[in-house]
Parts: sequence; C-alpha cells; structure tokens
Amino acid sequence: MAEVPLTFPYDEAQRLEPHLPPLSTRLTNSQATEEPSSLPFVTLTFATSLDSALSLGPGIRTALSGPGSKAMTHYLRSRHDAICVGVGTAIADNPGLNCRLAAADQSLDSSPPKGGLPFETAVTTRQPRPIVIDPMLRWDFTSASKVMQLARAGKGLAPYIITAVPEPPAAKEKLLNELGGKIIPLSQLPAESSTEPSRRRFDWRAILAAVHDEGLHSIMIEGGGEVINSLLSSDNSELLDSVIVTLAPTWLGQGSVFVSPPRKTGADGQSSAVARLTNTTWIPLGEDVVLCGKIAR
Ligand SMILES: NC(=O)C1=CN([C@@H]2O[C@H](COP(=O)(O)OP(=O)(O)OC[C@H]3O[C@@H](n4cnc5c(N)ncnc54)[C@H](O)[C@@H]3O)[C@@H](O)[C@H]2O)C=CC1
Ligand SMILES: Nc1nc(O)c(N)c(N[C@@H]2O[C@H](COP(=O)(O)O)[C@@H](O)[C@H]2O)n1
Repeated sequence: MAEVPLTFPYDEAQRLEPHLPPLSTRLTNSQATEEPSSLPFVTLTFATSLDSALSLGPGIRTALSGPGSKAMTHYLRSRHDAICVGVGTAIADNPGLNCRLAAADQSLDSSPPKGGLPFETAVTTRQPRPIVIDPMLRWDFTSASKVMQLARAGKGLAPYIITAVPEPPAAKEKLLNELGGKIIPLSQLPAESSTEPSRRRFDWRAILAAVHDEGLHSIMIEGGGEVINSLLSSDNSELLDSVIVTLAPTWLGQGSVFVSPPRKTGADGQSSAVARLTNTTWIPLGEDVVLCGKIAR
C-alpha cells in the first residue's frame, strides 16, 4: 500500500532550526566539489521509551514515535545530506532511510511568512544518502531490500556501505553501483583486547571524514544501540553537534536494546555523568516530546 506523504508544521520546524546544520551546508548539485578534509555537521537522533529503550530486542523493529514525531524525523532527513545506521539496524529493520515528507513547498503544513526564514530552501525533494556501518559486510541486502526498492523507484538513494572487507562480493557491489550506491573501504582501529576481526571497530573520526570526503556535509545518525552508546561515550561525544531525542510515553522493559553509554571513571576511580545536554529545547509533538540540545563541554 502506498504511504501517505508526511507533513510537519512550520512553527515546529522553526523551533528545531537552532539545532540543525546551517542551511548553507546543505548540498546543491553544483556544490559536490572537493574540499580540504574535515568533518560533517553531526546530529545524533533516535526515539526512546521512558526506560531508555530503542527497541524490544536487538533484532526487533519497534515503533516508538507517534505520527507527529515521525514527521519530525522525516523533516530532519530532509535537512541532512546523509543518514547513518549500524549494520545491526539495517538487518533488524530493513529500513527505507528516505525522506517521506510531501514534496517541496507542501511539506510544511503552513506557509513561511513573507521574508521569513528560508524554509522553502530547507525542505526539498532531495533525499539523504544512507550510510551503513558494516565492517564485516554482514548485511545480506538484495534488490528486494526496502532501501534498494526506494532507490530504484527514485524515492530515495542507494546506500554507501562503510566496510573493512577488502574484496566485497562482486554481485553485491554491482547491485549497489547500479543503483548509485557504493562500498567505501576503511581501516579498522587496531584490536585492543580481542584479535577477533568481528569485534574490531572504526574510529568515528575516520568514519565521519570518509563521509565528508564524499561531499556530504551533514549527517544524522539514527542508531542503533551500539552506535548511539559509542557516540555518547566520553571518547566520541565531542563529535556531536546536536542531539535530538524523541521520548515516547511507554516502557519497553527488560531485554530491550537500551541507550546507556559506558560509564566515565576518572584517574581517581570516581565515576561521573558521561554526558549532559545543554541549550535544550523541549517540543511536545502529539503524545511524545522531542528533546533537542548540545552536549555540554
Ligand atoms: N528507536 C530508534 O530510534 C532506533 C532503534 N533502533 C533499533 O536498534 C536495534 C539495533 O541496535 P544494535 O543491535 O545495537 O545495532 P547497531 O545498529 O548499533 O549496529 C551495530 C553494529 O554496527 C557496526 N558498528 C557500529 N559502530 C561501529 C564502529 N564504530 N566501527 C565499526 N563497526 C561499527 C558493528 O558491526 C556492530 O555490530 C534494532 O532493534 C533497531 O530497531 C535502531 C535505530 C533507531
Ligand atoms: N525516529 C524513530 N522512531 C522510531 O519509533 C523508530 N523505530 C525509529 N527507527 C529508525 O528509523 C528507521 C526506519 O526508517 P524507515 O521508516 O524504514 O525509513 C530504523 O531503521 C531506525 O533507524 N526512528
């Protein structure tokens, strides 16, 4: 069944604006040029329950956002060049990772005031580039995967897959390339305690630099649990420019996938909070509330 295009109120979009990448960083077709390597604007965004759960279990797609906050997420997708998930999410959710807001100037449900903020350029039919972090190429995507179907239908973009596998299967790479996606090779961090290749990770700075090297100047990172917890850790949270969390009025219970980053312990052995948001904005949307803020430095 065809999905009904989403709309997002203009007033709510205005309240989000201070937490979004500057409009000047949004790509236009003519801007995909080479620049000295730096990092994109990074928004970490996800939906949680009252017990800080993302889903009922690692392999379980779980709807938390109500209609209003779901439209907000799609507005965010319209405002970023790229959208990123870990392979656990790609496998569990078979996600579309496209923007399903109504096209162009109909996507906000009231018009911007004359001479007002430039939302007519903020909301476009442009689609974010899906980025999947998949060091061992575990995601067994096919042409029937939702993201591939949407790319084929011109309703989204094919993914870029960041991997450490030196020689990806030719058939997978061909399918990706035909739809405009690609494999991006990246070296993993040296193993710390484990030499098991599947446990080795990329440095987030290297991931973000690789994304920026593709001409993608802003990225929203949606999850899942491992991705969010590692980005909120004290090693990585400085990479986050903005955090936007949808809080749904429900408890998922034990056994869920939780947002709970590793504890920060000082040299004296004392624990302290891992991270805190500042400059916060709380936006009620239907039965949910959306919390926007910056990591306090
Ligand atoms: N409520 C929400 O907003 C969201 C919920 N989810 C849920 O989260 C669950 C999936 O979470 P997880 O199982 O934790 O999977 P995940 O999506 O965080 O993926 C974890 C995998 O990604 C790769 N990875 C992540 N960071 C890496 C790095 N720095 N270097 C190299 N590889 C890296 C590794 O292969 C790792 O095993 C699903 O149930 C999904 O439905 C996912 C996104 C948003
Ligand atoms: N904002 C938000 N609310 C929820 O309730 C969710 N379960 C998620 N999940 C994220 O959205 C992806 C699904 O995207 P499509 O609708 O298939 O395009 C999923 O993979 C998670 O990243 N997000």
